[in-house]
Amino acid sequence: MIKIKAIRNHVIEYMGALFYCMKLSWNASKYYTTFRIICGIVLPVLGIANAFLGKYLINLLTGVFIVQDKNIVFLSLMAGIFIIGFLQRGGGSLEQYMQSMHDNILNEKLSIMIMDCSVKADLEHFDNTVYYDKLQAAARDSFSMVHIMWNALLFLSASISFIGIFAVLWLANPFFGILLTIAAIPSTAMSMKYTKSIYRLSMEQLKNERRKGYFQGIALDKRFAQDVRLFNIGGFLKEKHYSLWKEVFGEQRKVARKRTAAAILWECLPEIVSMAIGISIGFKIFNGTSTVGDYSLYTGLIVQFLSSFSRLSLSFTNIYDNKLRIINLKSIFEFENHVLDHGKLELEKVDTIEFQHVSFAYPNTNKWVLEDLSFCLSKDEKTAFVGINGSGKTTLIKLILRMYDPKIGTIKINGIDLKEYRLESLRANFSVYFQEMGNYCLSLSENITISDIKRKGEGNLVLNVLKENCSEDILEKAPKGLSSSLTRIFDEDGVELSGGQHQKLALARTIYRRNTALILDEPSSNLDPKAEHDIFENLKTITDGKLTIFTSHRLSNISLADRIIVLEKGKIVEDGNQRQLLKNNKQYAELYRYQQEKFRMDEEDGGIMC
Ligand SMILES: Nc1ncnc2c1ncn2[C@@H]1O[C@H](COP(=O)(O)OP(=O)(O)OP(=O)(O)O)[C@@H](O)[C@H]1O
Repeated sequence: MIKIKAIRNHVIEYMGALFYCMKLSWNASKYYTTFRIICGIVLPVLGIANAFLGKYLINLLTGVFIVQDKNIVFLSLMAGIFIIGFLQRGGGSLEQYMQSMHDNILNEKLSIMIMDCSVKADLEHFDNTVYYDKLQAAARDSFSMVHIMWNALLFLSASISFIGIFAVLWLANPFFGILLTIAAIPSTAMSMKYTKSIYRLSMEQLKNERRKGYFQGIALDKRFAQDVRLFNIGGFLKEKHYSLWKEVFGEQRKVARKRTAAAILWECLPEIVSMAIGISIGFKIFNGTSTVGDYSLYTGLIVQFLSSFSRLSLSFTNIYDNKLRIINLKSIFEFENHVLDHGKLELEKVDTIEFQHVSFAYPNTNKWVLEDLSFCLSKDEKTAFVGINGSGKTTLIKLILRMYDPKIGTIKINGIDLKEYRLESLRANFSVYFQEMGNYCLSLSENITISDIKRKGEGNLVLNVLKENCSEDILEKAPKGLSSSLTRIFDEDGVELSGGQHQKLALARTIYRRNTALILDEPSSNLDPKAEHDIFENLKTITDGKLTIFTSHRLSNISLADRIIVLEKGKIVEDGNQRQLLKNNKQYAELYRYQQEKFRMDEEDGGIMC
């Protein structure tokens, strides 16, 4: 009973996968799908017809087939064989062309689907290794998955030729088809079993494969090139890569060896049966109960039968294999997003942000990163969040942008729960700079306008942003001005920037958005003192009348803030302006004094300002 249920589930899964792929294929191209289905039906029928024409031709030539006008019949048979041969070859080439075009289109469709799934997934999924592995597997498998369409058609055509040949063989001797089928079953079952275990193994090995890729990536990645040389870790990386490969390869070799041994053993069975059939027809010819044409027809059909059976089993196994890949692909769409976009309101501008008893722990962790935070920020204020590393400043910003939702409490914008706003509309109201923000291998201009791609970024607008942000030096070495590519990864004339210039470019991108709320998370960590001073002076104007939040470990910049909130282990420990907090003589004053002291010591040592 349990077995029947399991088989039923397998069939349902199998058919579901087949249907899903056919739907994908149909959506990608109705034209190519239809053509390939027609080819799949017509080509095998032509093969059977050819075998019959061959039989009559041989019987005609050996005088068994007696007709009135031998010449005409001979020429007609030859013409028939020629036409079928031409159709088979022409159709085959055309099918190959259609297949390559169709596969290409299908592959692009899958890539776009996976990209779409990835960009819509909650940020928390990227911390989840199960999700990440599945996403990587789906991306890796997308090319091989397009072959399911080919396999589905192969399955169709192989079934038709299998049934046709089986019927013809049955007419000759009912045992022929049955014996051949029985002989071919063990190798098919063996092939299916190993395909399944190879796929399972590849899924298990995915983590190691990713790690292997990671170590190779470090050796090849420009960003690590300097570290690799400085720390002389080339050998270390190669060793890591090799030992992971050895482990993966060893497991794969074990399965491949077993599969090959089983294949050698079982694949000789059909050969034995076809030889026995050949011998029995041969004796019939000697007895005069069969003709040479029959021998040609049956031996030809046996070859076609075995080939159609192996194509049938191959396509079946491949669909089975792809079924697991498709289930994996479908599963990445099934990961539940927790940051739901059910809001209906449009956010026009940000006047206030209010935290009401907000607590937060990252998914799958049991430690509060923010605990019972309550405060209200208004557009007339510039607020600095201050605290030592890991105190929760960046996390707090991520909650405002709904990268995550609080576990407890509510965040309100303009007095309304964040969740009431459409997610896109909410995020579109913030100009944000995150400390880990990278730049893109695009033109300098695109690196700035990408933050607001709907707005047309005319050259002057972008130049003004660079000017405002004191970042015109970025253009000094750019041979094609704003159109120059950033980095030389794709363009030999590309511009390479210093760490500080990268930060300035990312800041210019933030400023380009011109929103009513501005969030700057450690905006000056890589800037030289002059650039930092100039940028913060400009920020005073840019942030005027805007709700502004920033974090900075350099307390000299805090003078920009009207209000300072000090976080310690995710809790608010101080809240006030600089004067009040210094007077309080608690955590902020301690941090401030520490930096002042350091600054004085550097000055006394003749060092540079920190
Ligand atoms: N994706 C994550 N998953 C789990 N824990 C995280 C994640 N991101 C950050 N944390 C943890 O949350 C805490 C707060 O991190 P957060 O980045 O908000 O601190 P921060 O105050 O901005 O620090 P810094 O000054 O170093 O930038 C840290 O203990 C960090 O380890």
